[in-house]
Amino acid sequence: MTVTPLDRPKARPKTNDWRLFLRLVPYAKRNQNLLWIVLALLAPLALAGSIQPVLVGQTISFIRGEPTYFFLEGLTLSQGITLLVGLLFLTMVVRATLDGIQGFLVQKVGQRMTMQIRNDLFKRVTSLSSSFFDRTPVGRLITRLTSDVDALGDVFSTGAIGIVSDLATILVLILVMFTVQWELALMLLLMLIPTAAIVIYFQQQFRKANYRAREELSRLNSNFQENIVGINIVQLFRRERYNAEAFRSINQDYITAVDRTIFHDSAVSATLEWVSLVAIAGVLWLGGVRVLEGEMNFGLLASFVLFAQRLFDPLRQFAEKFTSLQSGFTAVERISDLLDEPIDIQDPAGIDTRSIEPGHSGEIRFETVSFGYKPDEYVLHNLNFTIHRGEKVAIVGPTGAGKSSMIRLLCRLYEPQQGRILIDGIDVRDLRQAELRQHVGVILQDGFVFAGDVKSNIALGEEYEFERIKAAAEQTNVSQFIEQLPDGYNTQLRERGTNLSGGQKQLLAFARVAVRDPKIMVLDEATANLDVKTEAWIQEALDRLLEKRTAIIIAHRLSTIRNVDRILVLKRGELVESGSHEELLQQNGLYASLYKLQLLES
Ligand SMILES: Nc1ncnc2c1ncn2[C@@H]1O[C@H](COP(=O)(O)OP(=O)(O)OP(=O)(O)O)[C@@H](O)[C@H]1O
Repeated sequence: MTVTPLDRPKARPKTNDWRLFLRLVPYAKRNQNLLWIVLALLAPLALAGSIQPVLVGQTISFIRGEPTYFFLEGLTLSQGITLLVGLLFLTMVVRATLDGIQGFLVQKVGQRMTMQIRNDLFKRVTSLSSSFFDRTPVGRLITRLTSDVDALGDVFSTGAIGIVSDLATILVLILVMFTVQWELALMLLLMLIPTAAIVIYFQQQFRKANYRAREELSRLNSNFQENIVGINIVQLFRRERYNAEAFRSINQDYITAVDRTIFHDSAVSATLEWVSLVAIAGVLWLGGVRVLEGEMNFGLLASFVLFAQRLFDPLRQFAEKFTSLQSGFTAVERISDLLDEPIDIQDPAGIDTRSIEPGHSGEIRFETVSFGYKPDEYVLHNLNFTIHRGEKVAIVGPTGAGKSSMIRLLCRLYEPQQGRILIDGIDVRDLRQAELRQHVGVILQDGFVFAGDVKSNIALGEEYEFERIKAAAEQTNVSQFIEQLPDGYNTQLRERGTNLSGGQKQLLAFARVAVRDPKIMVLDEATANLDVKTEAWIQEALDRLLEKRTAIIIAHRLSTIRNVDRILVLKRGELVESGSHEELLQQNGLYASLYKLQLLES
């Protein structure tokens, strides 16, 4: 089995954290105006915060008659205290105001960036090839588009900028401290370094645990999603208890993983709490000695007690933001996996692009085509045939013979490992996918319906006039059915078309293809869900619709394909017979035996 990044459940990749954050640079650039304002506010904020301990220290010194700054000289006690308290109040107002503005802007940038990332992810995911979806559970993708992106949003709203601001605060505090008293400043700095190292260690441990927890969350979502989609089978086969047990076990794994993250998170907070107490004790001890020696005054000591508290405060806040920052790293990592997922099936580069000429239409040629969903397990072997312009060809064969796989190759949902497929002499790989799919109209056995009204389900995003949509429905004999719906073409359909029957969904698919007027039409068991009368009714419309087009019809009921020009018989991925109904009956091979069996049944 090929292991894709999204399958990787255990080992955390060794991507460098900062390299990961480079992924965000383009998004940051798009919001750079707001970000600049946020950054510009950092310095005044940090400065206002660092001045406060100095002002408190000066107040104490002033009261005690110790030496103070020049601007306090010659003032009376009440004048000096009023001035100092006034200044303190000013710094508080500045801090509170700037803090509020910064917080608001940071949230705003965070929300914008997450929105842009979510949009890009959606675009990427919908461009990935069918084989990616074969191997990726939907729940995993949903987790990435929702909770991973949200975790990333939290980084911006609570974490990232806050951490830059914490670092700025620490830096300014250190500078101010050194200008006031270098010895105590040096002691605090020496305590800060090992503490930071411990925080970083726990951070890394947390990160590993968090990656694991998010993988478990993906598993949980996948399991839940599978149960909801398959709810009918779950209930009909009484699998509720069995599935609940499986869910319980995954849920338990998830909680165990989350517990591990909580442990590392708490370890950081506890360490910092402890270190900050030790720091204050250290200041009191060294500062106390200096005061006793008469080398320092009380005002300075008071300033440093506050400095010690303030210095570890940003680190403690860092620890609080730590959880969201680390989840953010994990989220960027998981989102990057998805953004880096290669798009297997791409449009040709500009100069290689070719176009099907208008008017000229509909020849299909398979040249030595071999294909397997997994590289070494072929489901189609060396297919060679040509379907001429305007020809109607049926493909028959036992279940699992590879009929639908041929269609998927023709539409380039997958690519063959060997050989090539040509439409009007052009390799499908040289056509833009949009053009290819405009020329090839496919009707599948189960028509998928989106939430929305009937007409938008026929137009599917194209801007067709209502008259054209109506004409397409009439052309395919499905207008009667639509007009019987409560609101006709405006009837709201629910997600996955739960308020329509299987056959009714299929009817919509006919109109959906007819409105696009494709040169080639492919019907893959398209009428299998219809009753005999409706089928005959649709068949009549189809005969008209297919008149000037090339058509490939896959059908198990051989009675429905008697009028085709040619029948290709597929067996275990190989083309074993080819000819008209009569010719194949004469050959007395696989087709003849299938036909006789069905005759016997009816
Ligand atoms: N997405 C997939 N991934 C892996 N194997 C697949 C996938 N789809 C189909 N197969 C395998 O490819 C083979 C051919 O499948 P295909 O759907 O083309 O058969 P078919 O002739 O259309 O069958 P049916 O008549 O039942 O619709 C089968 O053996 C099937 O197990």
